[in-house]
Amino acid sequence: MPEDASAIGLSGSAERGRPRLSRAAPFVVAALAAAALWAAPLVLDAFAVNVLTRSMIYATLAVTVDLLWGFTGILTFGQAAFFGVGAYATAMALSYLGATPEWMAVALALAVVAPAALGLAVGWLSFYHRSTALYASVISLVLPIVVTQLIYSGGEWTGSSSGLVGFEVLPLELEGFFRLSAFALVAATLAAWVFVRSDAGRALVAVRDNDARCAYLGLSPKRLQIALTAALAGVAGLAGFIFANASSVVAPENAGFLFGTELVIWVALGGRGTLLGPVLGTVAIDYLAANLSGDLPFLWQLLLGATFVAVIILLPGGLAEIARRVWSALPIGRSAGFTPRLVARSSRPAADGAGAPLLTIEGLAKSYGSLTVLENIDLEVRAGELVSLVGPNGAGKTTLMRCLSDGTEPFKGAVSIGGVSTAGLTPNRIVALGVGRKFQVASVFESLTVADCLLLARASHDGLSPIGRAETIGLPQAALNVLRMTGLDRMLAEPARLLSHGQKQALELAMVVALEPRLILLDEPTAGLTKAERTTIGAALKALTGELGVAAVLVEHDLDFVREISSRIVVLHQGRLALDGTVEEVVGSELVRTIYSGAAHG
Ligand SMILES: Nc1ncnc2c1ncn2[C@@H]1O[C@H](COP(=O)(O)OP(=O)(O)OP(=O)(O)O)[C@@H](O)[C@H]1O
Repeated sequence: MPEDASAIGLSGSAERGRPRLSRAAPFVVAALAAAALWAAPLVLDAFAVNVLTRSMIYATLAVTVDLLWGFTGILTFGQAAFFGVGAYATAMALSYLGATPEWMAVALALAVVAPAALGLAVGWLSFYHRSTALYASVISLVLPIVVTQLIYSGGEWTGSSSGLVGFEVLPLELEGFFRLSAFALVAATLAAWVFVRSDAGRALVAVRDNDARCAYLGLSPKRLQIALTAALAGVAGLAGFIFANASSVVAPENAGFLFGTELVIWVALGGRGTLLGPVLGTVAIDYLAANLSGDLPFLWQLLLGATFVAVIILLPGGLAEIARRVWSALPIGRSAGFTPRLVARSSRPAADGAGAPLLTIEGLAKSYGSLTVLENIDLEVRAGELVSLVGPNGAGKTTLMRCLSDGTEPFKGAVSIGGVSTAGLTPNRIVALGVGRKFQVASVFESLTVADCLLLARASHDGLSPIGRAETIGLPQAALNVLRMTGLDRMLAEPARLLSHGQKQALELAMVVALEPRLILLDEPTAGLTKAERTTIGAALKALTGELGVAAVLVEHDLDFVREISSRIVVLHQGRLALDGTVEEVVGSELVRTIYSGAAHG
């Protein structure tokens, strides 16, 4: 939390005074939906009650798919497998142990814990360091196939291809199961709604947008993805528990690849990333399928396929797009989103262990196959120093920055920050050592607002609430200065994708400074900026190093800029440190002149 929350109140709430959707609204809507669903069996016939019970269980699953795919960008076909594991755990426990209240509790626990444990393993396999989103999707494709094969191979334990049937279930009537399914759906949707609108919900979108930037803000996207996979596998298992009880039959198709794909289609048709879209889409399609598939068994599939193609082409946002357009046309729908205020927080001094080098590089060498990019680099940077790294294109400057900020990058030699070796440390763990990195191409979260990008930048210090939104974001004065100098403090509600190139560069710099790093690595922070913007960034960097004692390594081509702000200049040429000296020594040297005139060889 900000230590000095009252110091200044840079207001980002440009929308202050405009109507804001009441925080109680989702709870009121959920209560109304629950009441309506409670009463629904009184007017629906038995067929509708039966089918809608199943549809609502599937819709609960669709919510989990939407959280993974719509919000976090993980396209998954695997939720069916977790659902199947939950359903089978329930059916097997009830078949072989009995349905007394104690065994029912055991069945419920197994139905949640078994898929969650499997989800943990699958999440770990899918999101290990350096895995890609495609890899995770392929694993999620394979998972239902593996689970289905295990069911087939289970003999009489799993009922093989016939499944399990006739086991004792919860003592509820048709209406009771309808209400239980409705309660689970409303509760899951409400919990998901609260979560995605919370501060922690911003992290899901941040991972989807730019997981590398998350890691370089000290967050662990992999841990978040694994935790989410495990938690939502548990929810899918819970849906499986209700399904097994409500239908008193489980079959291999309940865990199958086809069902996993159907879930993805329902979410896409409903509108991924909207929660309500997938819920309504799933209920509508499953209910229609139950009504039409008997009379039109083949035509129904064709109709569904044609609708899917039409929606993808005409309504990329799914059916929820229509609701969104209607909603935003209403006065209440135009209410602005919430934007936290910026406040100053007193920073801890960055300079510690004065005199000892903060960054030490010894004998660093790096090759890509037969191409040697860096050779025998030795360098020390102390607190308060601003060391500029110059050299022609391809000299290896960005590669060196990568080696400094990612200990899992394969290279020879040693790098230590404040005396701690970075060998084997992932970027987020190097951030925890006090290192902030700004990339050559501005790396921000395009779908988030300026305020939310800054909120994420503070997450490793201040945490993120999973249920609400912080009223304020406490930033160190240096970060506030960057925002104020570039006018970003008046654009907090603006989505980052709408910012100009220079504003994105400044936002990324403010995010990195918000980490309160001891060492800041900056790769061409002024590339493509106007003269005025360059001056602003230069002043901010000088204040950071000169006043706060932050150490900085700056990669830069603009020698005038370098001359103005550096305390030392290091020249990298063909992968070697060619020169290391004061500004006067280096700028006046013959070597620099020849390198920059392109005359140096060998
Ligand atoms: N992932 C990679 N695989 C293979 N070669 C690479 C890779 N990354 C960089 N290189 C090569 O390493 C050399 C150094 O690249 P690097 O980007 O570090 O140079 P630089 O000094 O930062 O250049 P610039 O000023 O243009 O950004 C170049 O020859 C480049 O082609």
